[in-house]
Amino acid sequence: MQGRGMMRALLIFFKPMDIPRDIEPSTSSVLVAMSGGVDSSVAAALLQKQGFAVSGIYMITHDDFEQDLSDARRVAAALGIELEAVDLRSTFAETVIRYFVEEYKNARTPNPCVYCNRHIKFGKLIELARQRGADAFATGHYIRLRHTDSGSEVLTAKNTAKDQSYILCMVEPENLQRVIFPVGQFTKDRVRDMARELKLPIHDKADSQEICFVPDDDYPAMLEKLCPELKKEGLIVDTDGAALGRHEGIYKYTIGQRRGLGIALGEPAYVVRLEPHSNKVVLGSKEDLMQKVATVRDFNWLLVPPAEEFRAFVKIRYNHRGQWADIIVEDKDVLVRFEQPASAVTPGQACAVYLPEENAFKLLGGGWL
Ligand SMILES: Nc1ncnc2c1ncn2[C@@H]1O[C@H](COP(=O)(O)OP(=O)(O)OP(=O)(O)O)[C@@H](O)[C@H]1O
Repeated sequence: MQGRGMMRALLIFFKPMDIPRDIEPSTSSVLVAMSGGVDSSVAAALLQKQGFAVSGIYMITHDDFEQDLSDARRVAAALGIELEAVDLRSTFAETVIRYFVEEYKNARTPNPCVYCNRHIKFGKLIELARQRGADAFATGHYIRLRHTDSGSEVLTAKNTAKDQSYILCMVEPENLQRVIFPVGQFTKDRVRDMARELKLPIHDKADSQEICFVPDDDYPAMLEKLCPELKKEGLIVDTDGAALGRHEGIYKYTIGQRRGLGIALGEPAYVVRLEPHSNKVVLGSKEDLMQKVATVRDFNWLLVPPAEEFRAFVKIRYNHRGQWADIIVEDKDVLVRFEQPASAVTPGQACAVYLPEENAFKLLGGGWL
């Protein structure tokens, strides 16, 4: 045990609800998705302290991986655990990156993390964990999971500013049954303190960048390389169709965007629509961005909905603070009727639906806008 801070952390750690019900740490193994970052390194260390037989897996998803893999290796060596590196570059390119490019081709704004979490982290990696015979699978996400007899319930993180529950809204529910999120009930500061107390070699490593496979967060540059035909000049128009200027490709724009439009209209102008067929970017006012209703397609239910119509809290993008809405279940889709008009409902983003709980929200599922 490394000091009193660590002892304190462990005392409040792992209330019984956090571990799948049939798992006894001292006789169970867990495979931890280790990125070489602070969160998953602390997750691995905490599971080890809890008595699990821990091993790590690092997935290579793109070419710039050497530093992170080397960090993950250093952490594994410090903890005395095995670390396997799996090369998933071709799988990742055929799923996540393909989806990413296709969405831009259709003038939509994708969320590759939501897609990756369904297909790769809580898809492919879960499959590998099963193949390796692990009893459980863990990551360093800031999410809480409550395992009950009737299923696994995703709850927002204790630290709401860091909460990552949104990115699980499309995951297949059965793939959460054997999952543990060891840092979901801590703040990032606390996790960093633990990394320091545990003398993990990455304790002062910076947080990861926005989209892991996009160099320097410059997604237009990446799209131009992967799909040069996206670079197609067209018109920027107002909501009446009057020409205001020209653009170099609609993939550079997203709904609600205000900066970088290169057009002065005297009053604030926002991108309110992207038209793939006419290749037009439509600008309008803040009011033009407001929407009362949205259809969410191919809804993925993590839990059974409480009724065919119910009131819920919804998030329409990762950083959305959320708002109340009526939810109407319609076969595979869901109709969302916002209590207050929602701003910048963006095709391609995920809409996550939550029910309130004491001091948290419970994720019911999500679908694509
Ligand atoms: N290349 C990778 N290999 C294995 N697991 C990964 C990889 N990238 C991310 N993960 C897993 O997904 C989790 C969330 O990833 P995200 O990119 O949001 O990282 P983060 O919050 O910066 O976490 P960390 O500090 O662990 O990097 C990580 O904590 C880790 O468990």
